[in-house]
Amino acid sequence: MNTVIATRGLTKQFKNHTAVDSLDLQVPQGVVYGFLGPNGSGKSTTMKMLLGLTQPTAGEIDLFGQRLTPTTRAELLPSIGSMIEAPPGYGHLTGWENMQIVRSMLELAEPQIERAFATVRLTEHKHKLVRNYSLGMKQRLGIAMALAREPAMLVLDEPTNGLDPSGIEEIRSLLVDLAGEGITVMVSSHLLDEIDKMATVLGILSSGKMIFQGTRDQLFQHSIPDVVIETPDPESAGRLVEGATVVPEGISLSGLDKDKTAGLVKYLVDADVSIYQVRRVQQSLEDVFMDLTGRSGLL
Ligand SMILES: Nc1ncnc2c1ncn2[C@@H]1O[C@H](COP(=O)(O)OP(=O)(O)OP(=O)(O)O)[C@@H](O)[C@H]1O
Repeated sequence: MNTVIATRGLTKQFKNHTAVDSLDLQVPQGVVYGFLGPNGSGKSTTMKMLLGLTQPTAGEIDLFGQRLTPTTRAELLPSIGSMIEAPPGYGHLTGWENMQIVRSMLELAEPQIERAFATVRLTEHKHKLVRNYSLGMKQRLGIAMALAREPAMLVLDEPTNGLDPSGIEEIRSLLVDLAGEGITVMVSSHLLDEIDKMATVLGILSSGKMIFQGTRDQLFQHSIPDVVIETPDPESAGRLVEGATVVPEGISLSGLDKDKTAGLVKYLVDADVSIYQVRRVQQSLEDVFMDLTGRSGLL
């Protein structure tokens, strides 16, 4: 699979604060890449560097296999459509009038505009004033503006922010469809749930550092499912085992590998604790994140 965005040691320093810290991003072609991290973790700053809107303090950016430099930017950046921060668009103009501004700035043809409206399912609302659009429609207009030039890649900063569940679902299915057509979509969010349902590849930022990058399955491989030991007297078993959580059917422990589990079972049997059953509990993605971030509940 080709890599559309590759960075090495990408860093942005604001005075003595490192907002983005030695990032090695790998965004494969034709996927939805979910760029996840809490507010302030450096997602917007990273995206701005990828789009040439902010100069990196250090590091390199390759777009479509070519180094982004002052010389190559005019050639590379038109292949990326973007929406960073609030959706664009003048409220006192209609969607169509807003798109005409984009059309003339980028010297696009009218059919490209019509296709972009159709893709985001705004054709029937294109003659409404943007100030009368719902937030979801404004976001979709922003995506249409980014799509009008028919880019190979879309970079969208929190496009589902503030939307209700049906608005989120609309954007989600739109982005998944676009990736199905071969457009690479990099989308940021601070909400795990929103990203999980649309992204094939995840990049997770915490305090400017990438703490995980890969597929959902690879993320699950990072986790060790909790062990539940069923016993008739959970309270007594809980007192014997440091770090155990007492649950109705027994005790539960996190992060125990096979050997530690075997050792614990032996210890409990030697201590005359009756064991009815030992089982692993499938973790949710939320639990895996908690493990990854040291249970600090970052997301
Ligand atoms: N122009 C700037 N000058 C100084 N500090 C900045 C500037 N832009 C961003 N920062 C700081 O860099 C850090 C990362 O901010 P950034 O906006 O990239 O995070 P984010 O993950 O996109 O969060 P959010 O979702 O809240 O936008 C924050 O601590 C922010 O305060």
